[in-house]
Amino acid sequence: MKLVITGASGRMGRMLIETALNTAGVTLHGALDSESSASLGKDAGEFLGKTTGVLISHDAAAVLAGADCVIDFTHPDATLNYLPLCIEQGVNLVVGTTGFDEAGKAALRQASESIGVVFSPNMAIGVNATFKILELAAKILNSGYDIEIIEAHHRMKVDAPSGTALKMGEVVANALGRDLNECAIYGREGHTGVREDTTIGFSTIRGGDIIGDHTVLFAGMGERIEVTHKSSSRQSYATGAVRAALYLETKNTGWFDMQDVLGLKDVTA
Ligand SMILES: NC(=O)C1=CN([C@@H]2O[C@H](COP(=O)(O)OP(=O)(O)OC[C@H]3O[C@@H](n4cnc5c(N)ncnc54)[C@H](OP(=O)(O)O)[C@@H]3O)[C@@H](O)[C@H]2O)C=CC1
Ligand SMILES: O=C(O)C1=N[C@H](C(=O)O)C[C@H](O)C1
Repeated sequence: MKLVITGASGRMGRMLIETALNTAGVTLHGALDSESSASLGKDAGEFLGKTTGVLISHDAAAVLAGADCVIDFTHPDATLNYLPLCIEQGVNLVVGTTGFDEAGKAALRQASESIGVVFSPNMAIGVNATFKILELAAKILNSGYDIEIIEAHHRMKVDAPSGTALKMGEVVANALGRDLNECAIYGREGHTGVREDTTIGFSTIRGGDIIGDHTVLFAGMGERIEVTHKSSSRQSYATGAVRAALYLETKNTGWFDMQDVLGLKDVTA
C-alpha cells in the first residue's frame, strides 16, 4: 500500500513516517507539509537518520498521484485543503486531525461517497476499548451519578476540549439517551449555581509534554467511579492509523471509524 503522510514534520507526522517505514506491506509514497515548513525539500526519513528517497513537499497534487491512502494528522484547514485532491485522484483518507466544526465534518462525510474515509479522534486501541467500557458504565450508572470529563494534554495542543474527550462525552450521552449538544458544560466560572443532574461537564488541562490523559468521572453520593486512559507514547496512535489505512485497502468508498477497523462495533457486554 502506497501511503502519503501529511504534516510530515509534526509530532504525529514523524511518528507516522517511522511507523510506515517499519510496517510490512506499506510503502512511504509521499510526505507533505505546510508551505512554510522548514522541512520542505528534506528527506522524510532525515529525522531518523535514514534516507528514504521521499522528499517532503508542499505540492499535494504531485505527491498524491499514484498513492493509495493519505494519513492526515494536521489541522482542519489542511485536511479540508487536501480533501478535493483525494477525491479527484481516488485516494483513500485516514483522518486523525481533531477540532473540525460541523461543516468540516459534513465535508468529510460527503467525501466518503467518493473515497474510503476513516475518521477518529483517537486511533489508539486502548482508547477505543475505553469507549466501549464507558458505554457500559453509563448504562449501569444511569441515574444518581454526575458525569464529568477531564482531559490533559501537552502545552502545544491547539484545540479544546480534545477530540477524544468530546467523543467520550458523545458515547456517554448516547448511552443515556441524551444529546451532548444540549447537556455539555464547557468549563465553569463565577456564581454557577448548583449542578444540574443531566449535564456532562468538561475540564481541560494544558501543560508540559503530557501526551494525552482522559478521565470520565461518575460522581455519586458517597462514592465515585473513574474510568481513565493515559497515553505514554504517540506510537499507539500511529499504529492504529496505519492499521486504518490497511483496512481501507479493500474499500473504494465509505465512512468508517476505529470501531469498524478494530471490529468493536458489535461488541456488547
Ligand atoms: N486521532 C488521533 O489518534 C490523534 C490525533 N491527533 C491530532 O492530530 C493533529 C496534529 O497533532 P500534532 O502532530 O501533535 O500537531 P503538530 O503541530 O506537531 O503537527 C501538525 C502538522 O500539520 C502541519 N499543518 C498545520 N496546518 C497546516 C496547513 N494549514 N496546511 C498544511 N499543513 C499544516 C504542520 O506544519 P507547520 O508546523 O509548518 O504548520 C505540522 O507539520 C491534531 O489535530 C491532534 O489533535 C494527535 C494525536 C493522536
Ligand atoms: O493533540 C494531541 O496530542 C492529541 N489529540 C487527540 C485529541 O484531541 O483527542 C488525541 C490524543 O488525545 C492526542
